[in-house]
This record gives sequence, C-alpha cells and structure tokens, in this order.
Amino acid sequence: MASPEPKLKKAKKRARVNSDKQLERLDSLPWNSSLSEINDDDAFSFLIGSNELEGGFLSLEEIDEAEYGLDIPKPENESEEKILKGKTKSKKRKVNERDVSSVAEDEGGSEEESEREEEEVQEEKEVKQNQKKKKKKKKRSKNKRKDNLESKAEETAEPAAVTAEKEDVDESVDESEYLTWNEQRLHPLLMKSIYRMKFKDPTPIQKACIPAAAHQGKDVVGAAETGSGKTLAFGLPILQRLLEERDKVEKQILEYEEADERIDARGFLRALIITPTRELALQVTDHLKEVAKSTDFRVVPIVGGMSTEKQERLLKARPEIVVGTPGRLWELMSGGVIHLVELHSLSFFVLDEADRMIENGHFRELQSIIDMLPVISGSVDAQSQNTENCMTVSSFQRKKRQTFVFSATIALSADFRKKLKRGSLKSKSNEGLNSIETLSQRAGMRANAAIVDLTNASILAHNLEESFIECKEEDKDAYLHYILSVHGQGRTIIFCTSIAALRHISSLLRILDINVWTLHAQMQQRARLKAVDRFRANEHGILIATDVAARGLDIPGIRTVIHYQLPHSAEVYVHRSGRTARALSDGCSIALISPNETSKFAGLCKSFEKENFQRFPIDISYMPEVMKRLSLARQIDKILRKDSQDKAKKSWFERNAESIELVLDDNDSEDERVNKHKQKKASSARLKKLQQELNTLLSRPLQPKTFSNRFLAGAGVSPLLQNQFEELAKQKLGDVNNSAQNKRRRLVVIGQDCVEPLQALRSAGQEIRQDLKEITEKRKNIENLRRKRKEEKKRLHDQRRKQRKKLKGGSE
Ligand SMILES: Nc1ncnc2c1ncn2[C@@H]1O[C@H](COP(=O)(O)OP(=O)(O)OP(=O)(O)O)[C@@H](O)[C@H]1O
Repeated sequence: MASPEPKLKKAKKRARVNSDKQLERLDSLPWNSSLSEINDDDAFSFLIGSNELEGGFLSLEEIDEAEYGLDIPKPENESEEKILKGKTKSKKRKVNERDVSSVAEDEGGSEEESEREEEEVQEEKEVKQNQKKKKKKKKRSKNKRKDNLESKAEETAEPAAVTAEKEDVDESVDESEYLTWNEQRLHPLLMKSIYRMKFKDPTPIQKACIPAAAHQGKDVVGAAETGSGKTLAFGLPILQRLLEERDKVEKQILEYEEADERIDARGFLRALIITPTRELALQVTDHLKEVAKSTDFRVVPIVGGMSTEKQERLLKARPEIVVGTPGRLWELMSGGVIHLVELHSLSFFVLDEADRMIENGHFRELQSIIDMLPVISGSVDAQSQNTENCMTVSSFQRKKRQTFVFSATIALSADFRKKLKRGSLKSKSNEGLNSIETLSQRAGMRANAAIVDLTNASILAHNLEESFIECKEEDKDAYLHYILSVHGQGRTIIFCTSIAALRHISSLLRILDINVWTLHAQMQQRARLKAVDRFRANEHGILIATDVAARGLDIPGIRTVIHYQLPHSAEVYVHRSGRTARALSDGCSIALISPNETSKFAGLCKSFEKENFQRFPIDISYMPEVMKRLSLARQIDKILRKDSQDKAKKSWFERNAESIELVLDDNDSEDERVNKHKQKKASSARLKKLQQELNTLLSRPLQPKTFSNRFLAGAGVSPLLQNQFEELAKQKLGDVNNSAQNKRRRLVVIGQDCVEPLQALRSAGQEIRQDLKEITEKRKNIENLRRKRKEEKKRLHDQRRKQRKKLKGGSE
C-alpha cells in the first residue's frame, strides 16, 4: 500500500490549483457531488430535503467531463476525493491532514519528510493568510446573502403564498386572494410573478401537474383544454426546481464557511422546450420570461425565419431555458452549436403540442433531436435498449431528466385515451414510430410518468359556444361579410385551409373597407410577427390565417373564431376554436359549411361526441344589402386582379428580356395598341364607377331590407343606431368622392346594437339548436331525391330515344 503522504501532497497541490478555471467552474456547479454528502443515500436530498424526488438533476458522477472539455484529475482514494471536493471542505480537510501527519510523525519520519512538512506548514500559513484577507472581503457580501437565505429558510416553513419575498412584493397585493396557490408550494420569487400577473388560482392542469412535476420529480403527460394554462403547468415546475437548486447551493455555501463564492448555476442548458410553430415558441418564451422575471434564469427562443447568426450569439450567452421549433433547433444542433450539443446538463425536455409534432414536416427533425438526448436510466426506452444494447450505453450516459408532453388534443389520437385510462403509455410493438407514445419513450419518458387527462369527452373548451352556418360555397363571402359587419365586435380570427382562399377573402374584405391582417406560412417571418402584433394591438382586429395560427396562439380578447373552410382534422378544429374562450373568458366559433363539407362536419361532431351544434342566427333582411356590396366588391376585385396579373406578366417578360439583354420590340399593330388603350381606359373608368358605387353604400350603415327612414324617430331604433344616423347626417353624404377619407372613417353596421356573435348566439336561444342527425338525414333525403330525379330523367330520355327509334323503323 502506498504511504498517505505523497498522495496527500499530490492532492493538496491539486486542491491549490484552484486557479484552473474549468475546475472551479465544475466545483461551483449546483450538482457538485460534494453537496450530495449531506445525505449519502439520496443524491438529491440536498435539493429538496426528502427522498420523493425521482429525477431532474444531475450529480457530478453523471457528468461526462470529457464532453465539457474539462480535465478533471481522478481521485486516487477516498480521502483525496474529499479534498478535491473543493475549498468548501478545507476546514475539515485540515483536520484530516493534521491527523494523518501526526500519524506519520508517530511512525518516525525522516529529516527530509520533516522538511517537507515544514514546507507544507509554511504553505498552509500562506494559504491561511490569503484566505483571511479574502474572508474579510467576502464577509460583508456573505452576511448580506446570509440574511437573505435565513429569511428564505424561515419562509419555506410557511406556505409560499404567505411568505413570498415580502419586501419585493407590491404592497397592494392581497395575499389572501391567492391562498389556493399554497398547496403548490411555489418559490417566493415565482409567487411574486403570480401576484404580478394577478393569477388568483392555479388552473386545474396546473394544480395537477405542479406537485407531480416540481415536487415528485415525475415525468408528465398533460392533456387539458385549449387556453387552460398548460404552459405554466410545465413552466412553473421547471423554474421551481431550478430555483430550489440555486437556493440549496447558496445555503450550502453558508454552511461551509469557506466555501467558494463563485456559485453559478448559470451557463448550462437545463430545459429544452419544443413547439410546432414559431409564433408559439416566441409566445411560450415570453410567458416564461414573464414568470421568470424575478429570477436570473434566461429564456431564449430559437426559431426559423430569423437570423441564424443572431441566434447563435444568443446561445453563446448560454441561457438555461431554450424554446424552439424543431427545424431551426436541429439546424443549429447538427451544425454543432455547443450550447445545444452539450445535453448532459439537460434536466427538462418538453414537447408542447406533442400531437402536432408527430405530423409530417416536424417528425424527422424532432426525432433527430431526441436521438441526441443522453439516454436516461429508468426510461421505458432505456429498459428495452439496455437489454439489447447494454454494452454500448455506458453508465455516465444515463442521466436523470424529466420529460413533459403536453397538448389539448392528445386524447384525440388513436387509442390514446384508452391508454391514458389504463395509466400506461407503453406502446404495442406493431405501432408506428410516429406515435406520441413512441416519441415520448424515445425522449426518455419513464414508465411511472404522471398522466393527467383533464379533457372532457368533447375535448373542446368548456366556455366555447359552437355554431355553424350552412350555405353554398359561393355564399360564404356574404355570410362572412354579414358576421363582420352586423356583429363585428372584439377580435376575430378567420381560418382558411388554403392560402388561395385566404388571399381571396382578404382582398374582398379590404375592398369592402374592412381592415384585416393575414398570417400564413409563405409570409416572411418578420411580416408574420408584425401581423400578430398588430392584431394583438387592435381591440376589434380581424386576422385571416391558415392553420399556422391554429395552435397555441394566446391573444386575449379573441371573441370569435370563424372557420371559413373546415380543417382536415378534428384536432385542428379544436385548436382553431381554442383561440377563443381562453383562460377565464368565453367566446364563440362559427363554421361556414358548404354542401360538400357536411359529411366532414358530421364526422367532426362525431369525434367530439356532440349531438348538436347551434345554427348561427342570421337576420336575412340584411342579406340583400350584403349581396349588393359583395357583388360590387367582387367586380372590383376581378378588375384589380386582372390588372395586377397583366402587370406581373409584363414585368416578367421585361425582366427575362433584360436578363438575356434583349430589347423588346413592340410587335403590336397600331390598331391593337389603340384597342388595348381603349380597353384599359374602359376598365379603369368602370373600376372608378364601381368604387364610387361601393363607397356610397359603405358610407351608410348596413340596413335591413325592411328598414325605413320613417322609423328613425320612433321607438325600436337603438341608441347606437340613432347615433350613427345622426353622425351620418353631419357627414354630408354627398361627399362620396372623397373616398380616401371615407375609407378611414369606416362606419360599419348596424341595426342590432352591434351585438357580438356570442351574444347573438346566446340570445337566439334553443330554437335554433339543430340536431345534427337531423341535418345529415335531411341531406341524405335531398341527395336521394336528386338521384331519383336523375334516374327518372335518364329513364324518360331512354324511353323517348327508343320511341324515336321505333318510329324511324316503322316509317322505313
Ligand atoms: N392560473 C392562471 N390563472 C389565470 N390565467 C392563467 C393562469 N395560468 C395561465 N393563465 C393564462 O391563460 C392563458 C392561456 O394559457 P396557455 O397559453 O398556457 O394555455 P394552453 O393550455 O397552453 O392553451 P393551448 O392549448 O391553446 O396552447 C394565458 O393568457 C395565460 O396567461
């Protein structure tokens, strides 16, 4: 056996090499193994003081130092290891050393040895003096921190809501209004944010997820209706545990007096949150930033459509929480961006809107990202992999990490609800790779994950009133115009399935002097964000969007969602409709259903287990006027479209000619040129005339056909309508030529006190509630009738032909 002295010296030397920055850094990590000595049985006990924690944090043994480029000296025996555990134990260490050297003395050491000892004592003195100097310097800041921590320690004994850092909390906050948060035992800094955001109670999904995720360290599969606060259901546990970790480390410094001050849990990627759309990633980032405002944790979005260089710069600052879309994340990961590749520090992996992730266009990149994650011990996937592959998965790779999988519509995916009820996500071997279960397992979801399904049978938000309008395809524009002009209150989103339809209606509505913003995937990211921002800023804004806006977009005050075209799946319908009736508010959705969408609609109703939807009430007396305006708008649109197509065609020719240095000859004959000129003039005159006509119509309120001026002074005219007419009188209607000004004035509406669609729907009552079975039945009957008529027609036709043939044959 080697004598203890040389080893001791070696170790001491190493301990003195605290100028080695990397080592210092590792020492200061919150998962420093020295901390786990507090309770040897439970490496995490120092974090939460109990054994209930099942994962989420790393201990030093779990880090692959080589991956961090850290050259960490290997301890040769236990005593040495203790010394290496840093300055925090220098006091203990000195006692040990003295013991060891006294043993050496007893054993009778040589002169050389005693010289060495003298040297060591001298060195020790020097170190001591330095430390004393440092100590004085540090004392003041330490005392300050001690005060903070002591007060925090006292606070943790009390419920969080009562004890939130009082000095920082706005005095006007009445904490008694937030008592329901007590059970969640959230960190005072998080409670501070909750007070600021005025969230009086946790939502049901938050109530269910926070204890499991934050206090028991469990993985979570969460399903709850749209707008139910799922972001914070995973966001709060992440921040809670990062804060707990930070506090424990700080407490640790206090306990070990000479501990190194440079405790910095920052600088490692701790949480990676993946969302299917850029807007959602940005929104989740903002939401988490808002909650993390009082902490020093950084949240950064990594999404496509924005400068990669800028995002790389953001990542160089090593934020703890990254929220991103699969495409850009994978681009940076595969490009070797260090912060995204060093995933051994990752404690949380979140799939928001998980069911969307497994659809085409996301899955491949997501799978690649998941394959980059270190394998977790205890995960369903690891269990199966270990048996097959135990030689290749080394122990350091098996990390503790929590996986959260959330969506409003998880339960709609095949058999998922059954599995949720069974309480197991284990997939059958024959299931496709792109199922949520397989994905979750690959991401390291453990078998004992908490499964929280709070969705009701219909999956739809409970504050949502749903309705539909049955109409011909070509009448959809008229009904849309009706809803926006007669009711147009609050923010409205109109969803289209195709970009062509989006362009068509946005153009028509703009001609009808209705201000709209658009949002679709072919737009530049900057324009997309601008559209959302402007929509958000306008109380009565109208956004026409494709399904890029269907998921997650959280804009308060959206009162109405209109499905101009039905989506391809029930999930998308739920998410689209879920842009309204969020959190504590209500809202309504209106689906415009053309004859060839009826069976799709019936299918939707079936998946939501809904027998009946309400028919949206229409006052048909407005329709003649609506149609008149619409017809003018369509004509204008046609002319404008043709004009812009001609221009585009012309400029295309010119551009191409230019690129091959061709001088374009005007081949048209004189007659043709004159003709073209005449046509152009006629079309612009017609355009002007149509615009004038439309402006005249738009300059007065939309009137029902039966409306008569003699009712103006009488009862039955609402104050609002009265007001509008009075204003109209002032405006001098004759001045219709001043169209630009008129446009800005935008006097829409209204004969119904401008009731918003939800109100109209509610006040229309039960009478219009329509049994869907009845609708389908009716439609079937109509189709049968049509078929019979067709058959009859054919039969008659054949009969006549036969007769003619007969007659012909007879005459011959
Ligand atoms: N405890 C709470 N009390 C009141 N409002 C809350 C609470 N928690 C979150 N909210 C608010 O509710 C809104 C919806 O939250 P969030 O976007 O997280 O819903 P979601 O369940 O993720 O919806 P979706 O499924 O559509 O993505 C947000 O504006 C959020 O600020």
